[in-house]
Parts: sequence; C-alpha cells; structure tokens
Amino acid sequence: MTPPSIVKVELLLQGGHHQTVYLQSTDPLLQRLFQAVSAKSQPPELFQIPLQAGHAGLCFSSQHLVGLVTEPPMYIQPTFNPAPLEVLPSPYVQMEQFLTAAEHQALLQTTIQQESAFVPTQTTTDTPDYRQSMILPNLDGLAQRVMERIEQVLPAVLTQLKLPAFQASEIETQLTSHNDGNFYKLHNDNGSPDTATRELTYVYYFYKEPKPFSGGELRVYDSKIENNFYVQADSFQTVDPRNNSIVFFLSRYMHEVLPVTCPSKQFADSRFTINGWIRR
Ligand SMILES: O=C(O)CCC(=O)C(=O)O
Ligand SMILES: [Fe+2]
Repeated sequence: MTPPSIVKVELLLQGGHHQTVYLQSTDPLLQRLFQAVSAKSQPPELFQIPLQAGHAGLCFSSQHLVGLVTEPPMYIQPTFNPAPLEVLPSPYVQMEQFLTAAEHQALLQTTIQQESAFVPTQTTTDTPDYRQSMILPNLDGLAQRVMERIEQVLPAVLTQLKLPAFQASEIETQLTSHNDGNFYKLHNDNGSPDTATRELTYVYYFYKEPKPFSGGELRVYDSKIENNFYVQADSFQTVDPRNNSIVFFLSRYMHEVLPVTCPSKQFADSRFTINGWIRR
C-alpha cells in the first residue's frame, strides 16, 4: 500500500468560483467530493471544509460542485446511479368469436386437410430449440376471411390500445400448428432489419372442440428501457389461446408460447393459429 500523500485540490464551483484546498490522498472527504462530481448525490450533500487552519470555512452544496482539478492528477471510475427502472405495461386486446361458427369450422377443416403440406418452422436467428411448431408455407387464400376481419376491426383495436391511427403498408400472415411438446421461446417480432417496420402482431386461434390440448398460453411481458433498448420486465400477462379469438399487441413486446401438451399427438388436434404482423 502506498503511503498517503498531500493532494492539491481546486474545487470548481458553479458561477466560476474556485477554491484550493490541500487534502491527504486517503481523506474520505476527497472520495466524497469525487462522488459528488460523478454521481450527483441525491439528496444534495452539504460540504463544510475548514480553510486557513480552521480560521475560515467553505460551505457549499454538492449541487454546485462542477469539477475538481487535482495535483497530482487523480481519476476515478465513473459511478452511475440510475433511477429505478420503470415498468411499462404491455397491453393487449383479445376479441372473442372473431369468425362466424361456419367460417371457423370451414377454416379448421381445410387446414386439417393440408396436413402433408406443413413443414417445421425456423427462426430468423436459427437458434436450435428456440421454436418448435409447423407452418403451412402456401396459404392459397386460406387466411382471407381472417384478413378481411382484421381490416374491419383494426381502427377499434388501435383505439383500445391507445395507439395513433397509422396507414398499414402491409399485413403479413402465416398459418402455424403447435402439437405435443411444441413451444416458441421468448422473442419479439420486429428485432431484425427486415422485420423492423412490424408494428402490431395478431394471433387468431382455432382448434377442435372439446379442446384437444392444454398449455400453449401466450405470455406477453411488460417492458422496461435499459440502455435505450426495450427489454422485458419481470411481470407479464398470460393470454389464454381461446378458440375463435384473436389477440393484438405491439410487435416489440417480448412474448413466448408456453409448451403445448397434446396427448393424442394427432395433427388434427393441434393448436392452430393464423398469425402475422401489420407493418407501418
Ligand atoms: O402462437 C402464438 O400465440 C404466438 C406466435 C408468435 O409469437 C409468433 O409466431 O411470432
Ligand atoms: Fe411472436
């Protein structure tokens, strides 16, 4: 350990005032002064420093300490004292009985007939074990009724989510199936350059009755801002994927699909979705 030495410290105060004091390098006052400069003490700290061998005193608030000039030079690691992170809620809208019973039934039957055309899903990052489900690559008008209904309800959805109206440049759509053990781990839907203009995510759920699977809930996480990025908070909403309902939420929200349990393992008993993204 190096022995303490005398440090010449020039205090730079607001308004252009300055005062020089001499302190031992080990004096806790020196540490407090550096802290006041680097991390603006809350509440403000009052400094009282004896001058002229105690014949005078300098008194100032940490709020008015602008900087320190030291001889020899002394530098400290900046300490950040960030404000507690605020949790931003992630609202969603769920609409029930989105299609008529006949439309729902027709969609389900046509989808089940397409079983052999389904292929395993991939993620944009291709991380293994991140997503397990099947997708129908060619929809061939299958999703048309859902798309028409989305266009009808979109103004009301934006109002409910307290979002300003925007001109949708494109509505993307896909048809997926989740069977026994399938899932989609935590992700957002607009985190890559080619997905960045996705504003709203929608998921329409349809399946056979009585419900042939359990699990498969959609979990939507609240957000907080960390280093200028939206990241997920610890809190979340769990959305029940109710038959013939549709869910809308902001594509930037972190969300996941919890594992599905489908005892029969039959394709026809899957949790089906027509889901996609509305781009601004
Ligand atoms: O199936 C769901 O509930 C959500 C699917 C999803 O998050 C996605 O495909 O990006
Ligand atoms: Fe997603």
